[in-house]
Amino acid sequence: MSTPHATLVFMRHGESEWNVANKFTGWHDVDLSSKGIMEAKIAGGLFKQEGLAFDICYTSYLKRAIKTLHLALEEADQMYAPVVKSWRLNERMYGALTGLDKKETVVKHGAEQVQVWRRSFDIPPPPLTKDSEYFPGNERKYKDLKESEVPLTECLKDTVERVLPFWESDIVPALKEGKTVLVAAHGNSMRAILKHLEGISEEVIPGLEIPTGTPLVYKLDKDLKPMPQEGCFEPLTMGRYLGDAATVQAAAEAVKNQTKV
Ligand SMILES: O=C(O)[C@@H](CO)OP(=O)(O)O
Repeated sequence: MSTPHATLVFMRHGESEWNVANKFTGWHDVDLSSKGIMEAKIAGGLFKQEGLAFDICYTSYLKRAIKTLHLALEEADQMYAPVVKSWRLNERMYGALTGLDKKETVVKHGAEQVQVWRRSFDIPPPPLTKDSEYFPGNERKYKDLKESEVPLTECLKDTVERVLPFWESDIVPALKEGKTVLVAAHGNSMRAILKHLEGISEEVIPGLEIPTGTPLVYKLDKDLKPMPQEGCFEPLTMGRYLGDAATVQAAAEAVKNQTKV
């Protein structure tokens, strides 16, 4: 097999306080839980074990991803690695569902409706109103965004349209240079990039659940096409999670079951 041109590693943030509370989170800026801190450190240990040395890292404007990145880099003794932050890597905006308990929302609206809001490709949840405590438009960290760029709600299709310009402008050029790149992001912003990278269809993407704090490694050829690797989990066919396979699978299953009543 030919040698990879570049290495791309994704890492969803470690468990957050609202993952523990089982609330829809989106752009709300919650901290890591103590388990999330541990997951981030374990991810850093896996980087070391795997011999991954990062040339550049990308993360969102949300502290659960930023802290996960810092903790993992600290554990891997790579805190010198340059970090670029972009709001475009933020989690999908969850609209009026932000702050609601996932199971209570199922009881109120039914499992089918909530699954559509959570995982359909092109049907967004109801929008936030600008007077909501969760409206991000008044937060200083988004002051450079145009009004039209501050979402009131997003489906995965909207997230793809917001994430891909950053993928093309920043991440792709680094990969073309053959760099080893780390992207510390969120379940749905990762889903947006992975859909594009692996060419996953709109029908299949709802079945992709991403465990917290678990590195996912891609080897790319010169055309930035993912190269086949052993040990991929369906529906991913090219990306390989680091760590114990049974633990990774159980963690992905737990994300799926967050709305089971
Ligand atoms: O609440 C959220 O923002 C996301 C990720 O935690 O949840 P879900 O997996 O339900 O899309």
